[in-house]
Amino acid sequence: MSRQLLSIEGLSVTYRTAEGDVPAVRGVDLALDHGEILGVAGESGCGKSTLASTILRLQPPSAKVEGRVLVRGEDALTMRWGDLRALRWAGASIVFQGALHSLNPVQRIGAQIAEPIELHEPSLSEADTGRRIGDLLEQVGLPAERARAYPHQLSGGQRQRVMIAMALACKPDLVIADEPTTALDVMVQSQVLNLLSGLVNDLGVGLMIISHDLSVLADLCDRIAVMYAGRVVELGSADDVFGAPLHPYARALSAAFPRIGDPAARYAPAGLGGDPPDLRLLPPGCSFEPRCPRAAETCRGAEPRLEGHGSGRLAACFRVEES
Ligand SMILES: Nc1ncnc2c1ncn2[C@@H]1O[C@H](COP(=O)(O)OP(=O)(O)OP(=O)(O)O)[C@@H](O)[C@H]1O
Repeated sequence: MSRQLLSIEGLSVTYRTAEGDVPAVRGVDLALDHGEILGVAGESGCGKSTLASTILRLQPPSAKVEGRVLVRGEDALTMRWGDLRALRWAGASIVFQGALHSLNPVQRIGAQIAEPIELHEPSLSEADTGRRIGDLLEQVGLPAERARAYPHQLSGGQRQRVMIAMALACKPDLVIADEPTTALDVMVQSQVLNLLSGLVNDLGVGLMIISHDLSVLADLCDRIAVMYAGRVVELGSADDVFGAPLHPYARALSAAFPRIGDPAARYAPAGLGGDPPDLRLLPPGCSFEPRCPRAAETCRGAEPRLEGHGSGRLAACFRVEES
C-alpha cells in the first residue's frame, strides 16, 4: 500500500445544474506528504473549494466525480461509509473559511471540540476528553479555560483558532485549510498562518492550504499549485512559483495588488482585465487565452497540457519558452 499521505489522480468534478454542466475541477493531479505544506492558489471560482471538499467526499449529490483521491493509499471516493467516517476527522480534516458561521452560537467552545472526540473515541473518559480539549486550546494559543466561552465571546482570530483546534481534535495526518485567514485583519492573519505552520513542524501533519492570495502562501508553503478554470496551470516550489512564475496567470497573481473595500477578493491579479471564464462555456483552446497578455494563435487551438520545465516545475502554457 502506498504510504503517500495524499495522492489526487485525474480528479474531475462536474456540477450538474439546470443551466448546464459546470466542470469545476478538470483533471487535477496533486500529491502531498507528511510534514509538507502545499498551497493551492487562484481567483474565486477556479475550483479550490470543490477540490478541498471532494478530498473528503463532501461535495453535493449534484456533483459527478471522476478520478481517485488516495489518502494513505485508500481511495476516499470509493471507500465504504464506515471507513469514510473514520477518515473524516481522524485521518483528515478541514478548516473552513468563516469561523463565525461554522461554530454553534449557543454551545460552549469546549462542547463543540468534544463532539468529534466523543464520536471517534467513545471509550475516552470525560476527564480525559476535558484534558484533550484543554491541550488542544493551548496548542492553538488559547488558555484552556476558554473552553467555557461561547463563540460570541471570542474575537475572529480566536474563533479561527478554535476551528483549527477542532480540526486537530482527532489527531489527523492531513489538514486542509480553506481560506483560513479570509476576513481576518493582517496582524491576526499572520498569527493564524504561523500557528498552522508551527503545527506542521510540531505534529508532522500534511497541510493543504487554499487561498486566493498567492503572497499569503509564498512564505508558508513548500510547494504551490496555481489553479485556473478548474485546472492546475502551474506547480512548483513556493519560491519558484511566487518568485519566478512561468505561467502568465501565476505571474499576474504573484504581482497582485490589494483591492480596497472588497474583502472577499482582496487581491486583484495585476494587469489582468476581465474575469475567469464561465465554466459552462469554456473556449476550445487555453482557458486563460482571452485574458492572457501573451496569447498567440497557437493558444486558441487546443488546451495546453501541464508539462515539466525542470526541477519539479510544471506549467500548462504554450508560451513558457518565450517567457
Ligand atoms: N454546488 C454547486 N453547484 C453548482 N455549481 C457550483 C457549486 N459549487 C460551486 N460551483 C461552481 O463551481 C465553480 C468552482 O467553485 P469553487 O467554490 O470550487 O471555487 P473557489 O476557487 O473555491 O472559489 P471561492 O473562493 O469563491 O469559493 C464555480 O463556477 C462555482 O460557481
